[in-house]
Amino acid sequence: MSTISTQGTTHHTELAGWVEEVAARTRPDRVVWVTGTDEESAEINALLVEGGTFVQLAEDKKPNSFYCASDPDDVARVEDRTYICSVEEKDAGHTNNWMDPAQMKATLEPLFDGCMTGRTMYVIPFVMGHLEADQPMFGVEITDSAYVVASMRIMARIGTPVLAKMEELQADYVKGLHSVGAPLADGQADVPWPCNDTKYIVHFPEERAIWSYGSGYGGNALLGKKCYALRIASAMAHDEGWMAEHMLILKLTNPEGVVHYIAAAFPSACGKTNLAMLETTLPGWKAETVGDDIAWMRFGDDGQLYAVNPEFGLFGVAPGTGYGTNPNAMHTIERGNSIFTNVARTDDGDIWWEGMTDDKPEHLTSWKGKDWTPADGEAGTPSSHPNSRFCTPIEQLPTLAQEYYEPNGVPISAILFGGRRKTTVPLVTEARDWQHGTFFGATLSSETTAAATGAVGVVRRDPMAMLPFIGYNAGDYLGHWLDMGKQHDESKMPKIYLVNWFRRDADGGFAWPGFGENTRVLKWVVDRLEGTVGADETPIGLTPRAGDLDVEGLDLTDEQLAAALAVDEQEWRDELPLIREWFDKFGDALPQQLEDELQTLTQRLA
Ligand SMILES: Nc1nc2c(ncn2[C@@H]2O[C@H](COP(=O)(O)OP(=O)(O)OP(=O)(O)O)[C@@H](O)[C@H]2O)c(=O)[nH]1
Ligand SMILES: O=C([O-])CC(=O)C(=O)O
Ligand SMILES: [Mn+2]
Repeated sequence: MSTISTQGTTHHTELAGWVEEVAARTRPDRVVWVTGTDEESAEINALLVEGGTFVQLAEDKKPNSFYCASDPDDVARVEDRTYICSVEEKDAGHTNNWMDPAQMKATLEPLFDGCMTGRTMYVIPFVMGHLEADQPMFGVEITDSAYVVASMRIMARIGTPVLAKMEELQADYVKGLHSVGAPLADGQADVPWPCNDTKYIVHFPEERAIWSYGSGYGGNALLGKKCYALRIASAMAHDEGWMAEHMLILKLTNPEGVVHYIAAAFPSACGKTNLAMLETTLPGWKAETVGDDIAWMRFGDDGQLYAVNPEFGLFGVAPGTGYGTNPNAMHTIERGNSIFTNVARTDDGDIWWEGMTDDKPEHLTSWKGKDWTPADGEAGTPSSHPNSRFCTPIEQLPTLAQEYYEPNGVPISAILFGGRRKTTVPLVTEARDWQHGTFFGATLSSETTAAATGAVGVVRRDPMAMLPFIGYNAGDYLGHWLDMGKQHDESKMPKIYLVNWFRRDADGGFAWPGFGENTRVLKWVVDRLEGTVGADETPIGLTPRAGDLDVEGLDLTDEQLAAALAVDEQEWRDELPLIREWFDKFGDALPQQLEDELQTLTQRLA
């Protein structure tokens, strides 16, 4: 028996109507309007503990923090189940799955019919970016997952203050509908992680709407993040002349006190969170964090490109995050108020994952709930899923820059593109101009990671690290990048760089130490921006001159340094047919300027 009792309601007439409509279809037992208060959060966490979804961690280890294991088949974004349902198929382009919107709704409506029976339907008003922005970017997520509510509270600004502003403005907002797709029959017991084998992550870009079904995990279910802030926002940005990008935002201050803000696009699990909070290894250099995953960039009246981080939390890859590699992330989670999904638990009520500490605990409970000892690790069974995540408030980050709170964002002086490439792509290359830099982004390639389901370690093209996140035709997206350069004063546009922390040396190890030592690459970038160093012209772009990359004190052989920095022309000639093949997939949608760039590169390598 489902009796809908609406706790709280809204003076936003259109929203009230939508909530009623969704409740009538999904038939939850009750509707709760999420307020975002501490009391409410405590109640929701207690519910999750009671239901077995959360395990509370020891208060003296991680205060107000929770461990959670997902269903072992619901651990990452499902790119093959993700759709861009634009009205016209050509507007989704070759990189997206597409279905006619009416046909998709006809497919999904029966799945949503009664899908919340036996559950609570939560209505989460949220804003991506600042409530004080000139045009606040509102969203409402309706979900039947309390885990999603707890996570959204960390990742976005939510609740009563947002709703009040929406009501005052009778504002437009992005509609996000989410269900785990696991209705409960009368008396049926729930499971800790309800989900459905059938999954759909669907975007209707013209309607600015998201329908997500069957998964409770991260980017599939926290609809403010990849679904709104990248896929829907990229379509809005294309229409409105701004940019929604998969980029960290870093504030860098050199020893002379000169500040530069740098944005960087790396594919999922390729180092954004790490670079965003790096500990500099050069004296006098200071790094602070503005964002670690998403940048919304608009042109200021001064013609410069300004970036804001629309998020409120960090949803970081756990394995590999440790005191040695990313101490600032560790200090952030030590402050508590965090959710850890698919990591391992220690016997004293804390959590652990591969790479957190050099010493492995003697005994753990693995993410699958099994006893785990270092011998299991040696036998190839990690304690934590490779895409296990920490979800933690960004305000706890010790390196958070004051400018994070600036509603208009920070002026970007450089954009880095990077991926995981064992070969070919050198440590750092500067683009000759915006168009050449757009070519860097358009041809960006990386080995796949555990952040999405499917094979790991396969090289694929990932334009601007946005392959899974472009909410429209990828050719039009690249055209939009070129337009941004053409429509604005190029001298004020950010300079663009291609980087690769993941090249291997002859022994198969990483040629470059990475992490904090990436400061040295950033220093070269800043020196270039400041005009204090030159560069070598190579067929692929501008690279550091011998001696200009500061490697003092690095434990690096000359061979390793050469392996990291070298432009191997034969490797690049081998790359040309792969770029050709990639460009051919765009058909007519590929901008001519990128063809021109490929021609130029081919000639330079001849
Ligand atoms: N070798 C090497 N590994 C790195 C470096 N930076 C990050 N990593 C590793 O790459 C993995 C992913 O890094 P993250 O910083 O979490 O990647 P991300 O881009 O934020 O990933 P998403 O949150 O999925 O978008 C972690 O296991 C890191 O330890 C680096 O400079 N060198
Ligand atoms: O979206 C997710 O689930 C996690 C994430 O940040 C990514 O994959 O880039
Ligand atoms: Mn990250």
